[in-house]
Amino acid sequence: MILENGWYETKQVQSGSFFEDIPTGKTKDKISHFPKMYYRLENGLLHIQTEITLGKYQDQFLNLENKLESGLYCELVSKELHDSFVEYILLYDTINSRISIDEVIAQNGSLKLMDSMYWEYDKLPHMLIAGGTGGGKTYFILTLIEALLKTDAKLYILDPKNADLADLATVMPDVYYKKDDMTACIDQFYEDMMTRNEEMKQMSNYKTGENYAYLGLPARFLIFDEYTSFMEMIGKESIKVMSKLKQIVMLGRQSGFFLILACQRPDAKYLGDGIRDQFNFRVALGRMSELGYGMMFGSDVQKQFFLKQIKGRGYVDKGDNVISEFYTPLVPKEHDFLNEIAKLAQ
Ligand SMILES: Nc1ncnc2c1ncn2[C@@H]1O[C@H](COP(=O)(O)OP(=O)(O)OP(=O)(O)O)[C@@H](O)[C@H]1O
Repeated sequence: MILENGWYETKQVQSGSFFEDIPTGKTKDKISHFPKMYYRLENGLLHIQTEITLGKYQDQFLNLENKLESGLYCELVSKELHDSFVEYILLYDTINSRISIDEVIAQNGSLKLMDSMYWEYDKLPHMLIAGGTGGGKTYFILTLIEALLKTDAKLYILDPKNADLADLATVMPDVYYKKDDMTACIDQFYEDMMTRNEEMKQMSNYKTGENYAYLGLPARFLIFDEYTSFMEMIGKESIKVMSKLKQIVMLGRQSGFFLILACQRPDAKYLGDGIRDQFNFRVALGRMSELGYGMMFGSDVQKQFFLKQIKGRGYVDKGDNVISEFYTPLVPKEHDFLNEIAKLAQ
């Protein structure tokens, strides 16, 4: 890559002749500086380190991610600037890191979603999921519900289209699909969060900076599917709902009130005003427009997005501003969500 791009420095030197004391008058290029680049493989990750020397090609070495990703068919996991070098950490063969639904485990405020990839909801709360029809959004949400039900968390589910998630009403409590029930649930969730925020401060073991888990309180998740459709449906009332949701995403972390919001298309109208940025974990599944990716990850991202016809495949930003390829946990054909969730909800 360095040679192909000519990212090295040369100087002109006299070319030697057979008789060393007779100058030929001819010159040739001699490499005067060749940048150091090291790589190593560790735990399935490729670490590439490039020295930064304040030289002519510093900008190129500081922005290698696109070249490395497309050239090596890898996914950037992180990029760190160290003293005098930059380190790119890449995951190759991402699909090999896909796990199956039985490996999805939530513990200590963290949910395993791929090999070496977690949603650390205690530290980086709130998840935003977008995905076109057939992208695997419903399967992913059901997977999250199943995993979270294995913890002591309490879940509230909203499905305004009265579709797959609403079916869960037959096997678990707090599943709503009617407008008034949904808005009442959001209001209650918000009130409960505010009450817990107050009550936590009165607890004898309360310590500034410590969260709900430290105090032994269970987490609560509000799982809201088809969010933008709902907001469109309720017209002017959407302003009130949005303001409640904004409070939840801004204040919910410490008290353990988390929002998982899903929609087909992320819409600036309902995710603007700083709300989007409060969702630390963002997943885009299946086919999505450039505008959609811009809405999910920021319009200024340099990432190139590709479509692969694999169910449950997409991109994720897990809260560190690095966008990488993502595969939702694999669900075997014989898996019966309703049955499994019924057993867990009992
Ligand atoms: N993680 C997965 N493992 C196995 N199969 C999957 C997975 N995700 C999706 N599929 C397959 O793709 C199909 C569509 O997925 P899903 O219903 O989740 O899509 P969707 O994005 O919610 O679409 P819609 O909005 O139309 O419901 C599923 O019926 C299933 O066959």
